[in-house]
Amino acid sequence: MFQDLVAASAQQPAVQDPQGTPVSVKIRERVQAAGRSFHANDNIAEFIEPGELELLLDEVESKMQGVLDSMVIDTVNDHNSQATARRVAKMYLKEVFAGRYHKQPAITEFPNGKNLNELMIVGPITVRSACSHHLCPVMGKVWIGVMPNKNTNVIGLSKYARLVDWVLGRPQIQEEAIIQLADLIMEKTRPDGLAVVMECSHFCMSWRGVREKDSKMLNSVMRGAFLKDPTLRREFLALIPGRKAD
Ligand SMILES: Nc1nc2c(ncn2[C@@H]2O[C@H](COP(=O)(O)OP(=O)(O)OP(=O)(O)O)[C@@H](O)[C@H]2O)c(=O)[nH]1
Repeated sequence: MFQDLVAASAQQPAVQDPQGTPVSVKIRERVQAAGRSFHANDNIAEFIEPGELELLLDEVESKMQGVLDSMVIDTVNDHNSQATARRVAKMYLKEVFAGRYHKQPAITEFPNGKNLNELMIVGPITVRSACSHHLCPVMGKVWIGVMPNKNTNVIGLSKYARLVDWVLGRPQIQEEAIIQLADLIMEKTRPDGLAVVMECSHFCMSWRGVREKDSKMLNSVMRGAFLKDPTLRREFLALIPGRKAD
């Protein structure tokens, strides 16, 4: 059995460059040299050079194999676990946490040629994320309300969903996720007001831990006109299907 484990480790891909520096170290050094943070919910795509994401995938696979070994899971003889380390690495880097490693999606912006100044709401947009604490899934919905002015950029409707996916596709906590999302939409559209309401189920509270299966976290961010004008805020909240004003 020990020989099996040694053989399995020997099959692991090389995760260092010829100088022996793991690619994660090189990326981290670039982030630090730029004076930036690399928290779980930060995007670090600009510090990853072409080809390095594949090397990072190999490195995460190798570390994940170590986790499985330490959990005493037989990844040699158990046909279900043989490729698990690679699958998990791929899932983290290319799927569920792609919002950390991939650049912001391209957003086409159009000028507000018709001087639109009426409330616009989009939602529910699906939230798929994971908490930074346990990396357990966080699933939910978000609604976005925009009060444009003549300087507001109009962005395609689908782009709101793409931005949500990008920001939530990182280990997050809901309070920070909604602020990152609001800041990004403010930057892209420059509206008179922005309202965001998010409602999520946290699997760290249902699947494990306290095992509260029906409780959800609901939070909101109001900016500009939505903060100053209670009537506009009420209108937005009343228009969200299934949610009441006040
Ligand atoms: N505020 C906030 N808390 C979250 C979020 N997602 C998960 N959590 C909570 O983060 C906490 C992590 O707390 P710890 O006490 O360090 O972890 P733990 O000992 O495993 O806690 P239990 O979940 O109570 O078993 C838990 O209470 C989670 O329910 C979130 O988006 N926002």
